[in-house]
Formats: sequence, C-alpha cells, structure tokens
Amino acid sequence: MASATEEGTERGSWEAALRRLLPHGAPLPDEEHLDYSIAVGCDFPPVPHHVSEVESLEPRGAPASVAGGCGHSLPGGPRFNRRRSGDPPRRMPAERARSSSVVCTLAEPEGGALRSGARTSSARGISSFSGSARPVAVTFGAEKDLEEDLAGGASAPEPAPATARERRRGVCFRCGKGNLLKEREACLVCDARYCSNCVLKAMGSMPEGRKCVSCIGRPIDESKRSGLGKCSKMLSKLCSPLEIRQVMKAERECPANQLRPEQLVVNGRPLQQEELDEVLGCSMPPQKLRPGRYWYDKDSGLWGKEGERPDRIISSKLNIGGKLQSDASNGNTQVYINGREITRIELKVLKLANVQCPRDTHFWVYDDGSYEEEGQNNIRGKIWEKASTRLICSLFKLPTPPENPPGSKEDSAAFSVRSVPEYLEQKRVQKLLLLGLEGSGTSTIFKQAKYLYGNHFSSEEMQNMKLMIQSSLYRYLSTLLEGREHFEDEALEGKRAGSLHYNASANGLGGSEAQKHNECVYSINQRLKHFSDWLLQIMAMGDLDAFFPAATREYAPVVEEAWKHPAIQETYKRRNELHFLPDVASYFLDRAVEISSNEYEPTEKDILYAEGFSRCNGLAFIEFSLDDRSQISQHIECPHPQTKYQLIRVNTRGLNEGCKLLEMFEDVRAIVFCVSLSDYDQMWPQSSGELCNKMMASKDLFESVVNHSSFRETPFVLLLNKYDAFEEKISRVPLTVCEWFADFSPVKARDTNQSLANHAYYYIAVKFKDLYASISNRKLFVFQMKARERATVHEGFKYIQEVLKWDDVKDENVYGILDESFYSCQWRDKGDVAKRVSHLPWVGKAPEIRVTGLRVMLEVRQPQYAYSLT
Ligand SMILES: Nc1nc2c(ncn2[C@@H]2O[C@H](COP(=O)(O)OP(=O)(O)OP(=O)(O)O)[C@@H](O)[C@H]2O)c(=O)[nH]1
Ligand SMILES: [Mg+2]
Repeated sequence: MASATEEGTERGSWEAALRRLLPHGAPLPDEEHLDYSIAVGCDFPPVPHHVSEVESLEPRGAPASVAGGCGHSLPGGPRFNRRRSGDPPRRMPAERARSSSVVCTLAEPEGGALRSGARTSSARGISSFSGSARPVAVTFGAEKDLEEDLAGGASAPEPAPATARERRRGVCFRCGKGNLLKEREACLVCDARYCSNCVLKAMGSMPEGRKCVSCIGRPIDESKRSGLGKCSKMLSKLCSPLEIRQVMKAERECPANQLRPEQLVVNGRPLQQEELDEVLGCSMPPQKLRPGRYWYDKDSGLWGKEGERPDRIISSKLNIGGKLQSDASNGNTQVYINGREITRIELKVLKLANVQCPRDTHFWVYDDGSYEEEGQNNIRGKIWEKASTRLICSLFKLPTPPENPPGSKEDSAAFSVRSVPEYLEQKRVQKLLLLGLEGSGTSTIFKQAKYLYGNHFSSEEMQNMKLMIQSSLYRYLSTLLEGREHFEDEALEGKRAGSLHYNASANGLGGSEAQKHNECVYSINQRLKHFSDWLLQIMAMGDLDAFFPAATREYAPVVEEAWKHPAIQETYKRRNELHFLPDVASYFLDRAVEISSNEYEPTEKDILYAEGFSRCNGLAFIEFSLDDRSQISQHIECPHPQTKYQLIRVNTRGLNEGCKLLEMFEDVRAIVFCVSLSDYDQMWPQSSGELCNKMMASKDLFESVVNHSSFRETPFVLLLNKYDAFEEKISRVPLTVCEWFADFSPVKARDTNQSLANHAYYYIAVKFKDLYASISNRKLFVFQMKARERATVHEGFKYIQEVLKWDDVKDENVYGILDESFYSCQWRDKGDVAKRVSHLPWVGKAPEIRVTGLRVMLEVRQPQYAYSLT
C-alpha cells in the first residue's frame, strides 16, 4: 500500500512538472514516450565538474579531441547528459580528488599559486569556464592513470596524448582556428596549443604553470622540462609582470612538476626519495637534471650520462645510486679514473694538460682535481689548475670544478654551476675556428668581435693586455738595437774598406780622433751601449717576461732616450730590412714613458693596435649572436632561439705545438682563415729557422689546414685582411716580389680601369681559390677586410653567417646559381642590397641582383678579372 502511495506521489509530481511546461490544455504523453532529458537538463547547471561526474558517455571511447578536452568546446553549445534524476552521481575516488582540485583552484585563487596579483587571470578563467560548458568526462582520462598519478606511481610520466601531438601546429585546440605564423602556448602535459584568445580560458589561474585546467596535478612532458619557468612572449602580453612571476615560480616549484626519484638511475640503481633530496640539496647539484640513467663518481664529483663522457662536476661524496662501473662512460682507452675507463676525449685533454697516462694507468682523482696513481700515495698535481687546461676543457665540453666552489671564502653567493657553459647545451651554437699566420690579424678580429657584440674585456684581460703592450716596447727596441749593431758594423766595415789609406794614417792620430773614425750614424754612446748589450742578452736568453714588466718603470726613460737617439731613428728608416719589427712599433715607442707608467690604461685603439691578445695562451674563444634581438629580456623565452656563434681563435703557436689540437675542432661549423694581404714582401722564419716569404708561409699553412682530414666537409671562408696597408704598399713594392705572384701583370689593371690594389686583390683571391679548388671540391668564400675598421669586421661576420645559411640549404639546390661569386649575400630587398654593396671597393659595375623565393640574391662577378687571369 505504502509503495502504491509513493508511486502515486511520484507520478503526480512529474505530471505536474510536465503540465507546467506544456501548452495549456495539451494532453500528457504516456510514460513510455516521455523524454526525460528535458526536465533533467534543467536540474543540472552546466558547470564542468558536475558534468564530468557523469559517466554515461564512456570517456575511454571518446575521440581524443574530446577526451583531451582541454577547453575545446563542442559546436552547438552546452550539452547535457541523460541521467535519471534519482540516480546518485557515481565517481571514482581519483576523479573526486581531481575535480576538487580544479574547483579549489578556480574558486579560490588566493589558495593557489596565484595570490592577489593573479586575480585577473583566474577570474577570466572562471567566467569563461562556466560560460562554455565543456564536454564531458573527458579530461579525466582513464581511471588507472589517475590512480597511478595520485599514488605517485612507479610508471614513467604519461606521455602527451598522441592525437594532441599529431595535431597541426598552427591550430588552436580550443577555438580550432589555425594560423601557422601566430604563436601558440602549449600545455606542459599534453602539448595542447592555444591561441592568445583561448589560453587563459583553457589554463585558468595556472597554479602549476602552463597546463590545461584538466592537466593540473599531472606530471609534465619531460621534453618540456628545460622550458619550465621561462615565460613566452604571448603570456607576457596577456598577464601582468607580477602574475607572470608567480605563474613561473609555481611552474618551477610546484611538487607535481618535480622529478620523481625513480626517474633517475645512478650507477645502475634507481634513486630513493632521500637520495634525490641529497642530490638536489647538495651545494653543487646537477643543474637542469632530466630523467635518465647517469653515472656518478663520488670521489671526484664527475657526473655524466650512462655510456657518455662526463658532462659536469657535482658535489662529491654523495651517497647515491649503485657502485660506479668501469664501463660507465663506455671508455676504451685503458686509462682509468677512480675505476672508470675514461673516454678518448678525456684522454686527449689529459695529455694536453701534460698528465702522463700510458695504457693501464689507474688514477685516483679527487674533487679538487689533485690526482695520484693508484697505490702510489703521491699527489702528482692538479688536473684543472692551469687556465689553459680549463679553457680546453670547456671548449671540448668537459667539465671543470668551479674556481670558487660554493662555500669558499671568495664568493659563495655569486656561484653558479656552469661546468658546461650554457651555450654548449644549446644546439644552435655554431663554432667558427679562426686561424691564420702570426700577424695576419686574427687577434684584431677577435678583439673587434668582443667590442662589437658586447663581450667586454674583463679586468684580468685588460691587465694582461697592458703587460703585453709594456713588454712589447722592449721587444721592439731590442729589434731596433740589434739592427743598429748590424748596420753599424756594416757601415764601419765599408768605411774601413773604402779608405785603407785613411786607416793607415789614422794609426798615428790621437785617441779622440781615432774614435771619431770608428763612429758612424748608427753609433751610440757608452751608456746606451751597456743598456743595449744587457737587453739583447736578456732577449737572447728568452728571459724578457721574467724582467718585465717589473722593470718597465725603471727603464722607461732609457727606452725613450734610446728610441729618440739619432742612431736608432736612422735604423728605423731602414725598417723594411728588420723583419721582426711590426708597423705598430713606432706607435707604442713614441709613448714609451706614458705606457710604462703604473697608471697606464690601454685605450681601445691601443688594444686594437697591440699584437696578439694575451701573452701566454694560444687559444681564446668568445660567444656572440648576430641577430638584432639582444634586447629581448632574459626571462622571455624566444620562440626561435638566436643563433649563437662561438669564435675560437688558435694562434700559430697553438698550431705548432700540436696540429693535434686541430683534430679536436672537427665539429666546427666553418674555418675562417685570415691572411694579411700586405705580407707579400715580408719575411718569416720557418720551423727550420730559415727565412721565407711570409705570404708563402701563409699559403703553406692554408694548404695544410685545407688538407686536414678533420675539415673535409667544413666550409672555408678566407679573410684577406689589411687591405688598407696593402693599398698603400702596392704602389711602392711590386706584387711580383712574392714568387707565387710572379705572373701578376699590373698593366691589365690599367686596361680595366681598376685601381691597382683592387686588381691585385682579385688576383690574390683567385690564386687562393685555385689552390683551394685543387685540393677540395668545395667552394672557397673570400672576403676583403680591414680588421682595424670595426665596420668591416661586422660585415665579415654577416658574410660568414650568410655562408653558413647557404651551406645549410645548398643541398636543396636553392642557391645553385651562386657558383663563382666572390661575395654572395642574401638581404631583404634590393634597396638594402644596393646600399650595402655601394661602399665595397671592388663592386665595379652594377651588381647582378636576383630575387629567389623570399630572398634577394646578390651576385657580384668580376668579368674583367676572368680576362686578367688568362
Ligand atoms: N693596417 C692594418 N693593420 C692591421 C689590420 N689588422 C690587424 N692589423 C695589425 O696587425 C698587427 C698584428 O695583428 P694581430 O691581430 O695581432 O695578428 P694575429 O694574427 O693575431 O697574430 P698573433 O697574435 O701574433 O698570432 C696588429 O698591430 C694589428 O693592429 C688591418 O686590417 N690593417
Ligand atoms: Mg698578433
């Protein structure tokens, strides 16, 4: 009875409700034909988390675009699910946890990562969310995954849904609009990409950073780890700086985005949570750690990927992972460090650092770099002590311990672990190897690059440069004094031989008269003679650096006196005969006293005019970018990272010491070889000590580098430098003094109305091109330079950049037309091209300008030149 009454009441209530909805007087349908959805839909507001509780649409089977959901609203507006009003909502515990986290985030921004400053975006998140009731169920994916996630399960982080990845790049996952050129913000978990209109709606208040609301709590896609905390340009336009800071902080620091211990396997064993804490909490943790298998040498602190060479040094003595295995880094050198067989590159660097390591040597290396042979109890030195070793290590991507380890007195706050410089981790670093015979201008180009691209000289480098300039004064003076002695002997000899008669009668003359006849324009007084003998002796013993600069101030007045002495000035007039006296000698000797003073600070010009870069090391490098985007602030990640160049300069001394050094540069992107045009009449001591023409010496060096097996596939750019000095010299000294240029005909220059220097320049360029073509089947790129003029150095680097771009696409044969140009460039429009080439002295007639695809191609050919070659 009771149940009959209940049934009657229930029936009465739905009939009443239905009657209210139907037109007045319309008959009620019988129960079989009732459509429940009308009434039920009204009972359930279109709030996403309520909707998601309903499981009637089989989320597993839903297409991924819906299941991935991520804010992508379905056409046709809100959709409700069929459910009988009496049915209790059924949901999994995991689902409940997930949806409540969403609710909390959205409803209480203060409780999430975004506090007061973040309200705008969270508010936006809420309104949009309720406005577009999102499809069902959806995002909350498979129950199993959820359970695992919440339990901090042992499985690897769930990859982003494949369908999300497969989506076309330019299409927004929410509004479906596509535009390849527009930036998209991607979810760190599922890689769903959103346009600027949708990103805040899809990601809400971002309590864990850039994740779709539905991905909150899930581990990130590991490939995105390096981008954590780096804001995009799009987001920086949408949110206030404070909001950005908080979102980025949350992205970096929230627990869900952290590595899990089992993702790290060290020496063959997955880490425990305490071990991970120890690694991350030590004073020198491995930066930018990613999941993977690593080896760790707890004695030295060396750390690397399993099967690879070490890539950083972290704190030593950490109790983590298993035991270090001998094959941890896959070395095959039969040389061992702390039980690990080291790799070939480590062995090479050890050899360069003068560590004796024949086969079957077992070393113990400690965290301060000191090392000893196993069982010998005798520290033999410190591996990373010398600056040159550190430099070589960083060039070859081997780590070195920091100079001021954290916690040391010097600088604990400013410490940053940069065992491998950051740029080496970026793929877009292009190494350029700058080579050339001594004096060709490589240091000048290097220094100009420092000035040009904001890499200023450190105080240590300035001090080095100052000492170098001060000691060169003595080198120049000693060359002059030596020349003077030689010229004096020559003159007196001539005098004696020329007047035998005079000599005979001179025997009868008094002392002062006789002395007069033993003098000539090259003679100096007794005091200077003493100084000269002393200096020349020091030079002969190679002790210059031991005496100077300590003695610079003391002797400065004598240097000045000697330089101004008529005998030295006479000697200087014959400087063409003094092969080791560079042009800059007078520039510095004129200011001997000023330069020798303690207060002397080299000017920019002094630095550029000084020879070389530093006295000791033959190897130097800098890194720079040529794109004009340097002003982009550091915390805004550029969607297309700038191409960085690493300019590595090796001087000839470095080359002589070991062409083996060149082997280690096989990964350079281009060889930039520098030749001084004005060397054609200079002499140069060969390794045998014999003098040869300096241009010939340059040619030999060029040939040996082109022939080097490491550079078979490497583009070559030849910089023909010192065009200014060459222009001045060519009218005085014929090019034919150099045997290689014996067939040069200046007459043809007159025929073609070119300047002699211009004509000679092309002649030399083609000589090098021909030489190159006889060895390599690649093409030689030639650029004319005046390295003392900064603008031409910048042009030179731009040119190199274009060569590399060309090299990247050449196989696609887009630029096949470039075959024989001396100077080929791609610029944005023809006007730009014309402007850029107009100042180049060798652009004879109007250059040929072609439009190829999106770019303008410039080709400059020299038809006249072809004729003068025949
Ligand atoms: N006139 C002129 N002098 C230049 C030019 N480029 C470099 N020099 C000068 O040539 C001298 C030697 O140049 P460096 O740059 O030291 O030559 P390098 O190739 O580095 O030689 P090392 O450092 O000695 O191996 C310096 O005095 C420079 O100022 C140039 O284009 N024109
Ligand atoms: Mg030099």
